[in-house]
Amino acid sequence: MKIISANQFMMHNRHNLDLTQQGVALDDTVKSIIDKVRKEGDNAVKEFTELFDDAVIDKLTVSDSEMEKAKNMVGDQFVESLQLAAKNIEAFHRNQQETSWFTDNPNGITLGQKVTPIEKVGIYIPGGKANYPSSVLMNAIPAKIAGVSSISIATPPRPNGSINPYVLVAASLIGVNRIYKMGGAQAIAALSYGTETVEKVYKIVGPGNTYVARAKKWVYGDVAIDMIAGPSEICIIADESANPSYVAADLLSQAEHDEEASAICITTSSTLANEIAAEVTKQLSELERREIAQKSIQNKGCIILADSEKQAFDLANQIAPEHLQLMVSNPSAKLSLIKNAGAIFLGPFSPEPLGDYLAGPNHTLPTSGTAKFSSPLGVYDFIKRSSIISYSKQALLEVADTIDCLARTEGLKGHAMSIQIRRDSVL
Ligand SMILES: NC(=O)c1ccc[n+]([C@@H]2O[C@H](COP(=O)([O-])OP(=O)(O)OC[C@H]3O[C@@H](n4cnc5c(N)ncnc54)[C@H](O)[C@@H]3O)[C@@H](O)[C@H]2O)c1
Ligand SMILES: N[C@H](CO)Cc1c[nH]c[nH+]1
Ligand SMILES: [Zn+2]
Repeated sequence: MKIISANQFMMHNRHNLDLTQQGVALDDTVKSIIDKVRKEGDNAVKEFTELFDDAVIDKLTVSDSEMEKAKNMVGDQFVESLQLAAKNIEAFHRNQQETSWFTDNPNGITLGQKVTPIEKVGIYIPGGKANYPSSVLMNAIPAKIAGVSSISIATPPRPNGSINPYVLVAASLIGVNRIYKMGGAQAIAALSYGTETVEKVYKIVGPGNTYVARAKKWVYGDVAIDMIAGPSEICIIADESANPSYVAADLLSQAEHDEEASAICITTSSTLANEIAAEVTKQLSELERREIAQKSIQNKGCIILADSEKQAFDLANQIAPEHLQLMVSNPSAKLSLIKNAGAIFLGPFSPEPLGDYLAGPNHTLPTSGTAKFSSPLGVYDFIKRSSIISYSKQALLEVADTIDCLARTEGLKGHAMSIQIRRDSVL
């Protein structure tokens, strides 16, 4: 793992941003997939599934018998682990519930905000390089708490045309309405526009690789999306108190997701930097997903040597990572220095995988610097708000001249008339 200075990192990043070629090619691929699915529906989805997932699919939906079969394939320990994770995730997300509110003033005016769940939601569950039953919980539980009545899951099939049984069991535990065997940009297009088999949804949530993330960006506006939750990222700020083997293991935990994943450590200690680099090399040889992690570390991984603690935190805020771990002494005292991060993990015994699976907060988090303006997935992503306005006749008459004045100033006589006609009819 290379050790670079903060300046080198900044230069490298600027250089990368200029390399738009790769982005243009990705956009072209994703747009052409979306267009074909819009035009040709199920046939296009099946064609892309054969091309990218190597799977020939007869029916796009998972049948009841496939669901039953899956239940017999998973062990009790997995189901119990899932249940405990679900319990923690539910408890955390219940705190995010939002209710309608109304003012009821004696002067004849009631104002309010009515909260309504989004009716139809599509959840993308990744399935290219790994399978993510944990993502089923993270996405479907907040949707259920919000009261979404129709939940569709899309996830890519395996080459034999089946869906990973652990994903199916997780979906069954939470209770989703349907599961489609489709992944990538074609799944996002099908959920956005509908096909003969796939029901169009109003919002798409969930993480995925660059094709999925880019497709969500393209369909935004025709449907809502939660955020850009692309390839995983971890950034660790470590000081001399950090255990280098813990830091290395946590970096590798995210590097193993995807060649495009990023794993960055920032430290002011060159001794620690060298120890972490050595640990990464040592641990990589033990990792089953060695090749992916290695590529990810080559592509987007590094240890940054900062000149000062302030520079370390400024850099982390600039990166705005999906996950930020503080492996420093008294980490809670440093919380106020962080402005941008999807999730913040404090201290040596709060490693990122704890958040991926069990602690309770959501693991669907903003990536690619979007933590500067986006939040973790939550119950709030599955609701919408409508404003409520109710005036009595008397209350309206009292403000009629004011509205009339403002409407005429804007040159909108129809607006003025709507008020005037009521005032005139009671005078
Ligand atoms: N941010 C989060 O909350 C979060 C959570 C879990 C996973 N992740 C990330 O999700 C991603 C999962 O990626 P994955 O690949 O395992 O599964 P995925 O399901 O996201 O992607 C697989 C799909 O990508 C499409 N695809 C692959 N190669 C293609 C090509 N050359 N052209 C067009 N389409 C192509 C295929 O349709 C395939 O079905 C990882 O990057 C992981 O880091 C993020
Ligand atoms: N770290 C991923 C989010 O970036 C979530 C995940 C699921 N399973 C394992 N990890
Ligand atoms: Zn992870």
